[in-house]
Amino acid sequence: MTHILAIAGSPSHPSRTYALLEYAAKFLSQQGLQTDIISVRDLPAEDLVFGRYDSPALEQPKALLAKASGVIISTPIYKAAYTGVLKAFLDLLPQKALTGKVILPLATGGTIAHLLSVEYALKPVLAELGGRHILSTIYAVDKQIQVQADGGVQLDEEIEQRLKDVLNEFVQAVNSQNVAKEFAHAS
Ligand SMILES: Cc1cc2nc3c(=O)[nH]c(=O)nc-3n(C[C@H](O)[C@H](O)[C@H](O)COP(=O)(O)O)c2cc1C
Repeated sequence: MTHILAIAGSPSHPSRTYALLEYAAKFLSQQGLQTDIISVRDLPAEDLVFGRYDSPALEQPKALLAKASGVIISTPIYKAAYTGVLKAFLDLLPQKALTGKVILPLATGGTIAHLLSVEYALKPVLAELGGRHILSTIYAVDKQIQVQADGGVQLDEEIEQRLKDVLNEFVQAVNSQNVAKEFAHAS
């Protein structure tokens, strides 16, 4: 079974970016990929603030990351960048934690004006963590996403189509990478 890790970077609940990850997880499970979602909200705030690399609470996220073939990382835009709490979490990961993984960034913002925030702020951090295969970002504005009372999400047609397209691309990339790895092991 191919494993995917989805990292939710919003400190809020309910959360549009979390709802996007749930949508993605459901989509991927229909394609035979198992997705675990972790949220920065669920990590002890003190461990994040004090930079406790050895926090026991990080063991499970690190293990899930290590076995994941692909990573979806979602963040709301805060002050023209990704959230501070997401950075606090990324800072605690091993140096090249994203090496060899396909990465899909998702972001939401109140305004389209910060469309490029992921490109100039988040992507360099993902690259520093070893991420080389980073797919095009899906950026949605708040009015394109309605989070419903039951936690489900209603997406505007255009953003839903773009999300499905990039998720299909993600599945293909993850599957071809796995085939390449198996081939390398066999030879
Ligand atoms: C502290 C804070 C700062 C924000 N800064 C921006 C910003 O700079 N640009 C923007 O487009 N939206 C900004 N927003 C709006 C959020 O990015 C937007 O509502 C997002 O969809 C929230 O995602 P979430 O529901 O997953 O937390 C900000 C929201 C908060 C709470």
